[in-house]
Amino acid sequence: MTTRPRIVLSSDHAAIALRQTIAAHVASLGWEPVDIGPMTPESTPYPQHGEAAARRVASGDCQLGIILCGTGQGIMMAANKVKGIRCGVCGDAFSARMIRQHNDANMLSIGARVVGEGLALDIVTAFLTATFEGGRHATRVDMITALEP
Ligand SMILES: O=C[C@H](O)[C@H](O)[C@H](O)COP(=O)(O)O
Repeated sequence: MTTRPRIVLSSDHAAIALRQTIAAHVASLGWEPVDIGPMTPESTPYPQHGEAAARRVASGDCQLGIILCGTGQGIMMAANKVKGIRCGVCGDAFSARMIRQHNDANMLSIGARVVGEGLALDIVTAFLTATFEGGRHATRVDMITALEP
């Protein structure tokens, strides 16, 4: 039996439906989605969900993470406060590929009020099929890590 790599998903209330669609998409790409909610539509603050997802990645429980809020911005800011997290907001597939190839991003953030479903799935595919190139980019990523308190 092969073990699929695990990817955590979370969002605030603005992105529940898109998050669930993305969870099914990542499964179709061979990943095990770990959807930590929320599952109900009540208003809920994005920082707690960004932090919860980021801790799953930082601990090694999940290899990567995808988080969403209305713009993708607030939940990204929260996730990036967790040591070891490199999360970028992406509204296009090129950026999603590049944050893996050049920045070794371990989390992707998407704005559910910014991009439609088709583009969001393209962004996710680009993120999950790219790999870190290392080399000169590793030196720069190490410099990011050195900034952590
Ligand atoms: O960066 C923050 C996100 O876009 C939130 O999803 C947004 O601020 C939530 O707004 P509201 O409470 O009006 O749904």
